[in-house]
Amino acid sequence: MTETRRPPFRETGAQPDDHAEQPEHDEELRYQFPGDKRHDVGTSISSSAMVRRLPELIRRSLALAWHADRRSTLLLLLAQAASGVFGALALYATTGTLAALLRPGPVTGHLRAAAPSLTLLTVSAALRAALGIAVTTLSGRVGPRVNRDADLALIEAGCSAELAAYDQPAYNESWEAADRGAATTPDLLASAQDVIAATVSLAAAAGVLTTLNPWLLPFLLLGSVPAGLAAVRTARIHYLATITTNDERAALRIYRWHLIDKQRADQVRSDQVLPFMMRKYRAAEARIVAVTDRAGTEAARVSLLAALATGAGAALMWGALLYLVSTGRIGLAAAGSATFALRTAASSVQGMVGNGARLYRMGLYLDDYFDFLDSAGGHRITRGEIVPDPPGTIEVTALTYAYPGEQQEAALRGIDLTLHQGEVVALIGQNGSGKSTLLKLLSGLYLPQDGGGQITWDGVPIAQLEADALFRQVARVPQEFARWPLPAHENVHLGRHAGGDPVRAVEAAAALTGFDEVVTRLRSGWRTLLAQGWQGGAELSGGGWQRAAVARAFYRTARQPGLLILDEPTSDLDPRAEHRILHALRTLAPGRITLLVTHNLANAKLADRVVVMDRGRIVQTGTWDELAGTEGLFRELLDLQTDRTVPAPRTAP
Ligand SMILES: Nc1ncnc2c1ncn2[C@@H]1O[C@H](COP(=O)(O)OP(=O)(O)OP(=O)(O)O)[C@@H](O)[C@H]1O
Repeated sequence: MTETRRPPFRETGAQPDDHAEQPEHDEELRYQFPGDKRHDVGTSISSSAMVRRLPELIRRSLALAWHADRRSTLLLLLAQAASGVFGALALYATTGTLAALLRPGPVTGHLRAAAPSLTLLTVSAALRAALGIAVTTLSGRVGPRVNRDADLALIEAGCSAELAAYDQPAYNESWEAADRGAATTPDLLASAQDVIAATVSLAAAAGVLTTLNPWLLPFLLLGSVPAGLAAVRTARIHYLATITTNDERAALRIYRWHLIDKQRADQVRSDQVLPFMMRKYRAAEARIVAVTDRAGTEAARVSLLAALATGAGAALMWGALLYLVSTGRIGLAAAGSATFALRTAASSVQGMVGNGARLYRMGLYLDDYFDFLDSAGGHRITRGEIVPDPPGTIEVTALTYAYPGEQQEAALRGIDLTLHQGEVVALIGQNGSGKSTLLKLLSGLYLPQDGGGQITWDGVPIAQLEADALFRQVARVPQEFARWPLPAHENVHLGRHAGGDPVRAVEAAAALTGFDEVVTRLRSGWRTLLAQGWQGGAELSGGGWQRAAVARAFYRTARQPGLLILDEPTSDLDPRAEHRILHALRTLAPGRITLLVTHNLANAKLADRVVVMDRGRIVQTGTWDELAGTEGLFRELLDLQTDRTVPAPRTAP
């Protein structure tokens, strides 16, 4: 029987095969998180919700501004209030001026009578203009400071989340939303100010209208209701469009980053990946454009209806004014003033409603921001308060750890292991066998999951240790270490000083790894900026960076970290550098627990004990010699590493 084989994969965007039990299209970047709360928020946007929320949002915006720059915020509020007062005075002066000009009698007498009102009008207008400049200048001071504070608070909150949060799609999504919220804070303040200014101006206009004829007041509503409803409706349309395209916009950012980031720039070129990635980029962009176009059309339709309704309201208003004048219920001068007041009121209402809706919409993002700050996206590190000493014994019991996601099998399964101070333990295993995951758990970066066994440091469960104090006891060289865009010496000490002479301490750590030799070749020695592409910056070789990373961990041991963890610390090093580091590692071993992950099995010889892992389990433990002399995975891997016999070349035909 011949079997029709399906292609193993197909291009993104292709339709699923009808015969397939599961969709066969490639998976794409998606935040899958249950219960999309933002969609509910979007659909609950309404005029009454907006009116209820505005005072709270204005209070929050002013609180942010107050926190960022008290003096400027106070001056800003005073300038705005004074501007409103002068606006009201100008309106009253307009009424006085018109009344004086339109009364019967000779024109020269009119002008004389109008002079005080005209003077008040001119002075008020001039002061208002000056205050407008002050408001702009002060906003220019406060806005960026608010943004800076929001940014710093967000970074702090992000860094205080558990590492495991990064494995959760919902966390990444809430970070994106909070980031957007932080970016809106300066606009939020501007909108809050505009709402305040429009309210003050509206109050002035309403005051003038009341003194002229109270029957004119209801006409204010005619201009505002349709515009208000439309503004809320469009806020809802745009918010829903934004959250619908969250995934695509996140994907665009990630594609963009991969395409322009220096780390991959060589591969983007040599692998000629640009056209392929651009197709994906354009497909995601097209989906965003389609949604935003639809939203734009719908919003335009709503705005058009509102404009028609507002026009009809305006016609009604002017008709009513004509009626009041023609029936003698209001004088000509008062009608002229009412026209000014109504125009001022109409633009104030529009400003209030438009900015109110904008503020409300931004407030939704601000909620995301504050939610994130409150709980670091629901993952704030909250552990015990016990401050650990360097651990004498670390005990791992029945440890099982599964990363989130249905497709993953548990990374660790039933691990039992005891580590003693002074011991060097090598972890060996094939790719994906769980070595790095175990190291992250041992160093407290991940915590054991509920029902997933436990890790204790001298009998204390690791979750009960105070997080900062725990991390102070750990010096690590991770598999993928950071290449900080900082001067060489800062790349080693990272702002933590070991006491004594900091330069000597950095140099001592560097001497253990050979990083000192790398530094002597740099133009400005220890002060050289390790960031190629920036002025004066230098780039290190892969091995140069790895020596820096190991020096960083060794430097931390000068402050006595009780746990030294090295995850493939010599993978980029030449034999001389590797030898030097392994030698140093042994000299640093007394007084601490040292764990070394390596794929070079010869390196494991320096360990007191070798632990072999396979698919999340420990399958062998013993000294190097014991394991090398026993049938098993270690021996098999050792044989493969030493076997360099190759198949005989094909003979020429
Ligand atoms: N952050 C993560 N989220 C989800 N799965 C992960 C994550 N990190 C690792 N895994 C998965 O957990 C398993 C163990 O990975 P781990 O990195 O611990 O293996 P390893 O033994 O260190 O591998 P290698 O020798 O390749 O470095 C693998 O199946 C891997 O795909």
